Amino acid sequence: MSEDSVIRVEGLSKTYDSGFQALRDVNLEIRRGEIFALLGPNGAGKTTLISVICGLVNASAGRVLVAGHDNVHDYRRARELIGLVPQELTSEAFSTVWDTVSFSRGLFGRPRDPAHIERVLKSLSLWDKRRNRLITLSGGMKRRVLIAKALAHEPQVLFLDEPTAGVDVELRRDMWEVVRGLRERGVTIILTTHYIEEAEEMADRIGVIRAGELVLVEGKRELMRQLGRKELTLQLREPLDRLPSGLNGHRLSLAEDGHALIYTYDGRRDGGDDQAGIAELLADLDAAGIRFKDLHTRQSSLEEIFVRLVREEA
Ligand SMILES: Nc1ncnc2c1ncn2[C@@H]1O[C@H](COP(=O)(O)OP(=O)(O)OP(=O)(O)O)[C@@H](O)[C@H]1O
Repeated sequence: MSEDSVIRVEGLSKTYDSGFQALRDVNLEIRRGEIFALLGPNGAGKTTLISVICGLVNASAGRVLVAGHDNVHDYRRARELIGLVPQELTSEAFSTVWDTVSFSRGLFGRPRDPAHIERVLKSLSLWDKRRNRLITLSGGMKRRVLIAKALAHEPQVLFLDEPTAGVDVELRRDMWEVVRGLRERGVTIILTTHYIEEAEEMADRIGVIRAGELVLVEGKRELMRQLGRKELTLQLREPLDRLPSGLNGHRLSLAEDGHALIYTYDGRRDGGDDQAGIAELLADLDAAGIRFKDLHTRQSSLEEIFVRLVREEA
């Protein structure tokens, strides 16, 4: 296990009692201090994977090491290094924020430490609410309580299962701030999400899971650079009926009823800037007498990359 890795998943498979295989030979290493986003369509196996890592579901094959501790043979040690933020609060509606969070710490056999609970509540802007009963809190505050509970026993790694499922845009951005703040304080974060935007915004690395297989693990920037395509759009002065034959050698298409030309190029070429290709294209346009009034480029979003990836793998 390399020094900067905090979780190591080796050859993990899971077949449920129903006979359904939810994970197939998953290998993964999570680095200390990173935000890792696990992306995948519904039913891909995201929750199963984090449940196995957290020791809530038994693996059928393979093993998980948490800071070197096997999560089956050395369960207690492995489990206390992990905090898990589930999707919803289950019970405790009538407990106060303070009691709920303090109780979670006790569950891990950690000695009382009011100063730590205070720090956690303050870092999540819950301090003013500490005497409130959970039932009186807004949805956003309840999500913060879930995080506070998971941090009460001072874990090194925090798993967030769909942290922003079903919340409004404002609250989502708010949660992202909270998660970034945690990372700054040295907590390693693993989150599962349906929202590509969330991974694009937050993650250092991204894992894509599809039908129980981890089909890709890559740094976010790398992923976008390698798989991203760029598009150059030229707004034409005069519309065209069809592409002039002199331009056939370029990856061009007509758009906006002939008012725009779109040139697509590969993010990989020339470090992402296809200078030579663009220069040639502009020269050929000039030769064909095509004038344009505006041009702009855009890079494919992680969402486009993801959709393509899941489709290509299918
Ligand atoms: N206890 C179980 N018994 C049998 N099958 C299960 C069980 N739990 C999950 N599954 C199946 O395993 C597959 C993966 O489920 P999982 O919840 O891990 O997916 P997910 O990627 O988290 O999906 P979602 O994004 O919808 O939460 C699904 O097909 C699900 O129906």
